[in-house]
Amino acid sequence: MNTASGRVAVAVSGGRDSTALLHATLRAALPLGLQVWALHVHHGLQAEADAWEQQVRLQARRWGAAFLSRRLTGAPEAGDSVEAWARRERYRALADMAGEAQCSLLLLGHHRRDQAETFLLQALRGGGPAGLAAMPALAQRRQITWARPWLQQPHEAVQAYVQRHRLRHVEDPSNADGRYARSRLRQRVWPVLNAAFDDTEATLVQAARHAAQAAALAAEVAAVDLPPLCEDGALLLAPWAALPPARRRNALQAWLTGALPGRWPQTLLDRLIDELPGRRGGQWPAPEAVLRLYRGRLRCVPAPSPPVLAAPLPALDLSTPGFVALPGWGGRFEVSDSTHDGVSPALLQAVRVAPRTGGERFHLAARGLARSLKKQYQAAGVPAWARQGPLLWLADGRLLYAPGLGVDATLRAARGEPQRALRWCPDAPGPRQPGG
Ligand SMILES: Nc1ncnc2c1ncn2[C@@H]1O[C@H](COP(=O)(O)OP(=O)(O)OP(=O)(O)O)[C@@H](O)[C@H]1O
Repeated sequence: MNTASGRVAVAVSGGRDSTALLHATLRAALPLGLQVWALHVHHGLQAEADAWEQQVRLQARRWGAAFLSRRLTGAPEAGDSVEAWARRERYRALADMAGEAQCSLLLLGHHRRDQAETFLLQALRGGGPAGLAAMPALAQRRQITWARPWLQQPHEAVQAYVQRHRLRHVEDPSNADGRYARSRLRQRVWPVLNAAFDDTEATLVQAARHAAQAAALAAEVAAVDLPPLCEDGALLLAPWAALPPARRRNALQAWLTGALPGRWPQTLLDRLIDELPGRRGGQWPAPEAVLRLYRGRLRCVPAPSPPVLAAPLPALDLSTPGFVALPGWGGRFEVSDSTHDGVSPALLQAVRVAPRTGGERFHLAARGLARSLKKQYQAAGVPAWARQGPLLWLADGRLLYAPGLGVDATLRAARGEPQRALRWCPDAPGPRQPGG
């Protein structure tokens, strides 16, 4: 393990397992001249939390470990469970503290029963191989090696260690709180399982190992299958559909994970698997985005925000280079200097914004006829998602600009005259959330 800095960190809640792990780590590390850091997170959720922090601080000092602690601030957002929020923020705080203590190795006190419980909880949530793989013994994240050295140890072994060394530890009352799924499993299900089956813990952990192998294999296959199926971020449907069924599903799952900004439901994958084959066009709603199929390419584009048109927009001045945001439309216009196919700044001093209502006419070529916007979009091969955005009109009622097509050909400035280029830029979807 990586102890190049001569320092090892242990995440210590003050509970039985992590107290034992701190004790055992100190016994192994101090004779080797390694410095041990006890890192504690104060969740700020329970009345006893101050006392737990104090207990870990004093114990660490007595045993010869350096100590750091962080108090979490903030609260779960709507739709986020307290457990999920606390876990995410705890790992973030632990990573920050490990960085501060210059420890590249961080030990966690999970043991074999924790692993078996995680497997069961994932199964009860309908998890796939990645979830059922439960917790890795070693993981590299944020330049830290996260290690669970006791993942193969039965909890009785940890209990025996605590008794042998008469270690003082805290009892977290939430471990017995029936509102939490893990507590219910531990209190009500585990005793029954153990009474009915032999070696429950070891068997479930073995199943988690099979799942980890399956998840790793799926990731390796996707890494080979996906690159030839992608062009400019789009999934090419014909070669995708030619894959055998399991690889097809696996590749689509990997593409969705890379393309969508956040978590997405399995029902989306099921629906696409049913509906994509044989289709040339179509669209499917996804979280914060829309999946659009046009001419055999599947793309992920930001979900268009509905225009807020309650109050008519005043005339816009787009005559000077820069950006003009239209928040109600989910995007902005970019105005830049141009040498050809642009618009005279004089025409851009007072333009009006409006949605498509149907029946608009547009010139693709200066000498061509005005044809319906819909026909021009089709003629120019503009996919449906690139047509989203506002139209720009001149005060005299002529259509000036259409997203995806640009400026009407009869309204373009002559070469050599001062002119501006216009471009509609939809907002990007929100930042990606880490999956779990
Ligand atoms: N508040 C915390 N501060 C630091 N590390 C923590 C904290 N909570 C959990 N951990 C780390 O995550 C591991 C697993 O957490 P879990 O919630 O299962 O344990 P616990 O019941 O709080 O305590 P323990 O595992 O010490 O008995 C702990 O063994 C410990 O390494």
